[in-house]
Amino acid sequence: MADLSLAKDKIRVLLLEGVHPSAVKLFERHGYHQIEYLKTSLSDAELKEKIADAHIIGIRSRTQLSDEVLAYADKLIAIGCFCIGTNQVELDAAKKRGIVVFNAPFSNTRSVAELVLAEAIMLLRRIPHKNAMAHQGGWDKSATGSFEARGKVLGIIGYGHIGSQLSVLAEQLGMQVRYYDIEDKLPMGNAVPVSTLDDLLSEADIVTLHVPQTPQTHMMFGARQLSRMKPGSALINASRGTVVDIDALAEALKSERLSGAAIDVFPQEPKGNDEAFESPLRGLTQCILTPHIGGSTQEAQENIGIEVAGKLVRYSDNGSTLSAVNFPEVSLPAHTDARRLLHIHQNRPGMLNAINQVISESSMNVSGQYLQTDEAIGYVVIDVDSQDTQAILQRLKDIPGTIRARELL
Ligand SMILES: NC(=O)C1=CN([C@@H]2O[C@H](COP(=O)(O)OP(=O)(O)OC[C@H]3O[C@@H](n4cnc5c(N)ncnc54)[C@H](O)[C@@H]3O)[C@@H](O)[C@H]2O)C=CC1
Ligand SMILES: O=C(O)CCC(=O)C(=O)O
Repeated sequence: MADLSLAKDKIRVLLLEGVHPSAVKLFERHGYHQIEYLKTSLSDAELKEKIADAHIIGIRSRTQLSDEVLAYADKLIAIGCFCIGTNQVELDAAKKRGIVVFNAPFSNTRSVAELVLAEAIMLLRRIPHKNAMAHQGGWDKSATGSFEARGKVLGIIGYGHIGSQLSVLAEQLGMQVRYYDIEDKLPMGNAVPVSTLDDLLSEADIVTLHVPQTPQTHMMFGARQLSRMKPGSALINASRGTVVDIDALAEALKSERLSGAAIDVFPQEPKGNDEAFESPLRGLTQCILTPHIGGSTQEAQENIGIEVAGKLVRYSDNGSTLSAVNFPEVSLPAHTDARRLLHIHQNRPGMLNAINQVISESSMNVSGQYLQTDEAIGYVVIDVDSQDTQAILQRLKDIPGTIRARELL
């Protein structure tokens, strides 16, 4: 366990996968200048070496922060996922080590919804195939199998931020929206919830997936679900590559049961732009293949950079864990006239007593105390009026069950 009472100019920030420069600017504006910025993700070995020195790391969807990798992250206090999905991080392992994880839950929502709507229109008009033919010198000027979006049924699986945003856009185009979600969700506009996935599949002209990667969604869309789709309908997946059985989809496209597909995410994705992309879908011209760029627009990336870097800075400067995805949430006022001590511990009986015992035995006045717990950990923030906090911090660190204790400087 490496505990921290580091001055800001000693805090090292490692930013991977070409996160938007807006993140770098924000860190610098707040006095963080030890920033290593890399355009790509890293191999496991490189990641383990670099993460050992980092206090804060920023990643997108490629970097896998497993328990094994986090074991090297002795100094790490926070992880920023510059995206929506956080499945690439072992969240409980990070929590167990006292590492807070943040993401950007809706900065790229609109970008994904727009891409999916555009793909729905392209698929209804059979554009992928006509486009591929024209590139080969072919000329398929025929209306056969081409339809307007107006009046067609869009079936949305997962009616969260992206699904519901898409629902609004699709209705503006005159589509009829049906959705399936495991939770009760407020229907937007005239969208209609359906009670089973099969109901949705039997009605939809276009089916689109917007679920997170979870054990329940792993391969949730396979041969059986494909066989329940309307003949000639099309499938879009811009959620996660583990959700759809790609071999079964390739079969459904080859047999022409489906008229097309648009796939943005894959079970195996290249680590960088210089690695070859392999997939059974390659060469199937009725399938739009995109390299996981659903959220890759200038607007989304710039906003994500600002949002996630802002959360990391707030945590580092002030201790606030508001909107953390794996940690008890504490929103804290500024601590201009006080020293602030943070204590992260296993949630066992007697912890708060032990902390308060240490404080009460000191001569310090407490000007504020904040506590949040979940089933696994507790997070206590104590504002004190003393300049002499080092001995107290050491005693707090020594309390059995302490995961991390540090002072904000
Ligand atoms: N292709 C890309 O570049 C991007 C992909 N994504 C992916 O899209 C996913 C969805 O994003 P948001 O809409 O923001 O998430 P969200 O959390 O707002 O919505 C997800 C919805 O799926 C529902 N759901 C969960 N399990 C389900 C199941 N088994 N069956 C049906 N519904 C289920 C949830 O109840 C929730 O309503 C993200 O988790 C991420 O993996 C997000 C952004 C960009
Ligand atoms: O832009 C990225 O790197 C990943 C986008 C994504 O999949 C997400 O936001 O969950």
